[in-house]
Amino acid sequence: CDDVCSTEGHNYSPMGDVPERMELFQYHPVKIGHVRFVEVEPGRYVQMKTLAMHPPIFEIPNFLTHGECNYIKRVASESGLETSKTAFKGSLSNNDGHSLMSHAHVHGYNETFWKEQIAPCDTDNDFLLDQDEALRCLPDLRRQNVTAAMLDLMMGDLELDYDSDARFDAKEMWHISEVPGVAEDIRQWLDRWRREGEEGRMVKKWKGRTRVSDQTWISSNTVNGHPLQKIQNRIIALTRLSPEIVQTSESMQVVRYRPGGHYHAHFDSSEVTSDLECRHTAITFNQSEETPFHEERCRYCRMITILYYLNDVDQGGETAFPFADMDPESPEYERKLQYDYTDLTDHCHDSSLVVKAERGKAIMWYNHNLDPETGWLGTSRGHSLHGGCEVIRGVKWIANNWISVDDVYARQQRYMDKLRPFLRATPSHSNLRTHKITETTPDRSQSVSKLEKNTNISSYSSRKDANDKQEPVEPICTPQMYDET
Ligand SMILES: O=C(O)CCC(=O)C(=O)O
Ligand SMILES: [Fe+2]
Repeated sequence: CDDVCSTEGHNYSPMGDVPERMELFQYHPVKIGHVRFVEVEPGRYVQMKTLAMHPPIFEIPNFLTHGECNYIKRVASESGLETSKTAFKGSLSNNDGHSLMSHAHVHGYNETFWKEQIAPCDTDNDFLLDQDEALRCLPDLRRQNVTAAMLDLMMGDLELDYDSDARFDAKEMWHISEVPGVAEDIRQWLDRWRREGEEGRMVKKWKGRTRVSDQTWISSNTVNGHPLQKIQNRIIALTRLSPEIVQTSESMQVVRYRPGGHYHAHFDSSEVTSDLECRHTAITFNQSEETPFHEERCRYCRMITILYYLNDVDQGGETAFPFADMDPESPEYERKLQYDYTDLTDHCHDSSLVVKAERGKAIMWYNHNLDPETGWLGTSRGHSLHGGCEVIRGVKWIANNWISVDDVYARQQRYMDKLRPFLRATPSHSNLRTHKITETTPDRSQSVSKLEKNTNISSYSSRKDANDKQEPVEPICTPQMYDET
């Protein structure tokens, strides 16, 4: 086997010979509007409301305090956020948007351009222009008082730096100087800069790009009582999973979108298949010089997504689930297949569930079913397709925690055995058997914005009707679903 993530040569039995079997848990959503109060710290309850049944999506206002939101944004900013290089929509084998761009932008370029127009600005003769050198060749920008630092930011925002080396090569200079439309983008960028300063900076919309955002990963250090550890304890209590599963999941991802930023609809977790291994367990064991880690040959095994909104967004930036609760047999579903429903710059508000970004709120959903036979991670939930709508005004900050579980039980177990010595002790109140959950009848508060276009599920009350027709709900996920009140 020469790839970390191909499974050839690995022979795991789905159920190893284990002394005590780990268990997974999923809340039953019960019905839309159903509310639970979950004790996430001694005496501190959060409200968890069902927003959708398929997949189960829950909304938890004030899961994070304002201080925690600020803390996460600060740590992420200090660690430095990187611009997303997620693929272009519709690109064929292209995993890297930049390479696609480079084909587009070279069209029309010719070699004399460098010699005649750019080489004179290349004072150190390295065939690359830094920002000061580039400004020498861009008299229009100089006249508008663009500084080297501004040009640096602009080249990131407008995606003028295709190879992300923070320097301009000949083709990049050609693109800036000659390609129709770029001058207009630059003009708009400067307008915005002058009006709104750095926060309002314009990000090129690249509608065709799957994701326009900056992100980074942050993790807690070992100091007890670290803010991220407190949040992790709350996740343990909220998800009712073992502390070990939560602690061995990915660290927190922090994402910032500027105006124009978005993340077209996608799945956070991959289809379960025996051809590829889960990234999180594969990376821990199989990597060596002979078996390099091939990201693209792994799959994501993320049972749960917990997404936190770290600020209120002035306009736009909702999280949309185009197919939540939609009946695949319905005409609305059929209609949705006729257009590019993944494009959340154009079709955000055609989605059947749209969640507003509100500081401190978390939403949690299940990307997979539990296998009815084994109770372990099962098939992926097709309705969990989702994404971030375009930010129209303001900046949107979110963070993600993904709870990773390998569908091959023995592989998850081996992974946790390896990491166990590094795990911290968690307070007993995080333990799923001791914390309290109370349930109430559905309320009718309006935290979900329901959308009218192209769907007859047009309001919260018509959702209620849909609810009323549902079969009486039995707990089907795990036996301990309703064992507390
Ligand atoms: O920004 C959002 O609302 C969604 C983000 C998302 O889906 C992700 O980061 O995977
Ligand atoms: Fe996502």
